[in-house]
Amino acid sequence: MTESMVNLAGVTKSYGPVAALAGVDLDVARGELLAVLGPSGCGKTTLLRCLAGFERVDSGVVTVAGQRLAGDRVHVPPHRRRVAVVPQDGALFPHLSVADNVGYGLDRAARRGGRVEEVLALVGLDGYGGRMPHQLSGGQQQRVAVARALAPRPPLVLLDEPFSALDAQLRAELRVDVRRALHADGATAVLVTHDQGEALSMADAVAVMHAGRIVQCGTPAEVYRNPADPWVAGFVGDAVLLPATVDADVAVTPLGRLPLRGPAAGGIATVLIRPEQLRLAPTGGSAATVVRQDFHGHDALTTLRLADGTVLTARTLDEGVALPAGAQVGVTVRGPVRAYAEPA
Ligand SMILES: Nc1ncnc2c1ncn2[C@@H]1O[C@H](COP(=O)(O)OP(=O)(O)OP(=O)(O)O)[C@@H](O)[C@H]1O
Repeated sequence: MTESMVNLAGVTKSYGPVAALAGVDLDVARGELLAVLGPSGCGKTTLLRCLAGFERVDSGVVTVAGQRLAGDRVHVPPHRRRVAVVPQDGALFPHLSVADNVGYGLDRAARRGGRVEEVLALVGLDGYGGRMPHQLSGGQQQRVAVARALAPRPPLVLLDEPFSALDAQLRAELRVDVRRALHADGATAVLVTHDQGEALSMADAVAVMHAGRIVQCGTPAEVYRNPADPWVAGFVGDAVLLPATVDADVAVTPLGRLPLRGPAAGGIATVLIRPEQLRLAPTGGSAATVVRQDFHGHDALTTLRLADGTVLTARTLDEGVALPAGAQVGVTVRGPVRAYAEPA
């Protein structure tokens, strides 16, 4: 069994009438990068602040590396938690060099032992120690912030939307490099983000948060392929949700009889199809009319209307064939679909 490094049990935190955390249970294994993913206002920042110690929890227990940090009248203050935070804007000390920023939390022995150079190399900034923060790009500053967080080998690193100020290409580059640096150093980390792509591509595990609760926690593939409910399905990716009737291991839908992924209760249900599961061909399958096609470079999203009026979106690789509005196509579904029983 994997060893738990971070554990939250029944954590609540309210601001007046607003329950920002409405009973959060969460486990992060040693060496794991967990992303907390959720829409604006769901409580991500509050969760992070409770882990860092900037907020007191109302109830529940926070344990990191076997030490109770919060709960049952315990509140270990932030500076005694050894929990490192990488903020959105890096927040480097402007008057200190890169090396001094990174070495800030280290004792003299660790500095002399080459830890500063080691973590700078991990984040791809070998040889940058003598620069001042203003001589770095935004992306490099964030790399330094990650190196500074890693330097004292804290039991937990918190990353608060660390790439939100960067442009798309830089963000993609930093995701890969920061993930690699965290893993190479064996760090346990919690990344807070509202960006689905960021969570799915970077994290070992994704905790999806909604209205102060963790509604699903699993690997990126589990959360994407097998979302706990239609809301999660729509939040972690594009979702085609269709009405259906479940009959044994088949869902009867406007796109015909589709095999189910996993067991589902019989009766009225909603089925989830990912847009990339839909295949378009000149003929065959269910007849549909093209409403619109949005070109995205490597792929295209095609909005379709079925004969019964159902509207759905297919994601297709760009094969150089544009489908004009009004074109007739046949739609088939590749692979099994997930069904959610309608609440009685
Ligand atoms: N200091 C505060 N005082 C009052 N209400 C607060 C305070 N901090 C957060 N809240 C409320 O608690 C809820 C959760 O806020 P939180 O900032 O944790 O969400 P979030 O998921 O981080 O959102 P975002 O992605 O927009 O930063 C929101 O309804 C917010 O308005």
